[in-house]
Amino acid sequence: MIEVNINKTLSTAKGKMLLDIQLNIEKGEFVTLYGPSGAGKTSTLRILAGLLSVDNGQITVDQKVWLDTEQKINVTPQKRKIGYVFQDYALFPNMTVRKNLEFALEKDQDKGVIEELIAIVALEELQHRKPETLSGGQQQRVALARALVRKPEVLLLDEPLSALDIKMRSKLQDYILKVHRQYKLTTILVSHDVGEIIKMSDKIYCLEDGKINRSGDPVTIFTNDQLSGKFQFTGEVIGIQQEEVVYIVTVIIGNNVVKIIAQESEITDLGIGDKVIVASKAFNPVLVKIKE
Ligand SMILES: Nc1ncnc2c1ncn2[C@@H]1O[C@H](COP(=O)(O)OP(=O)(O)OP(=O)(O)O)[C@@H](O)[C@H]1O
Repeated sequence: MIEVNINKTLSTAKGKMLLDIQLNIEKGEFVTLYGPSGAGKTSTLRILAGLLSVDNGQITVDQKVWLDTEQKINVTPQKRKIGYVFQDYALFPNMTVRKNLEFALEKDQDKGVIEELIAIVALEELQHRKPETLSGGQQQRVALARALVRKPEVLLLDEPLSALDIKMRSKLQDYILKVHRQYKLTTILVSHDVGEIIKMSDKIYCLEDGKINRSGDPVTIFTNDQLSGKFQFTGEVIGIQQEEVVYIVTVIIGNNVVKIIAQESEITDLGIGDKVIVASKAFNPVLVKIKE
């Protein structure tokens, strides 16, 4: 269980903004911080990692106190069991993939973990290459592996996939979910991508102006609807066409284009470019508009 209750005055372009965040995250949960640019998402991750100070507050992880301004406790970033992945991979350019991972080892730490991570994120073929010779997705796999070398309990992911194309993104999402489950991590992701959030997270916290204004299950938050179904995909509407009494809605889901038959009532507030969830329980898929 991660319990966070922190305050920090931030300086924004519009003046001072109080970051005032309370989180209660279960062990093993995958949560996402979502919200407009400047809402305080990255600052929250940096405070958790011990890279940014607070005005006052507490952070407790599995009953271990990482931060308590009243008791003057502030565990150093190195001693917090955290792995951090940034948008811009931040790998050492002069070291091979393997050396980048080895560099993250703690003194006297068993090197076996390197082999294990190389296998998990499929870097065997790439391990002797330098980062500049790798694609963005490959580099981010290295950054993910590197964040796990010290066996963290908490994984912080700050828009790690936003520079990648859709195919790479989906692959990396699968790797992230794999390590999250395999290492029983508690993972906190910052993301703007609704499809990614719905695919990955158990819970979403929506931040605005430094405060959490809503939290809950991502599908309910984005659709105001409690959808359950045999399958759920998120996609974007690229066409709506009337065919006698029904409408054919064309939706792009990843790299696939699907056509869904909809009633007039389903398409009244739907337009080209809208994000939707396509869900199905039995035979007829339903379309639900996502409210970003
Ligand atoms: N160390 C700091 N001291 C004071 N203010 C800061 C500090 N770091 C960031 N800020 C300000 O806090 C505000 C929130 O920044 P933050 O990076 O946390 O937002 P964000 O929600 O992650 O945005 P984005 O989605 O654009 O990354 C910004 O206006 C930023 O300038």
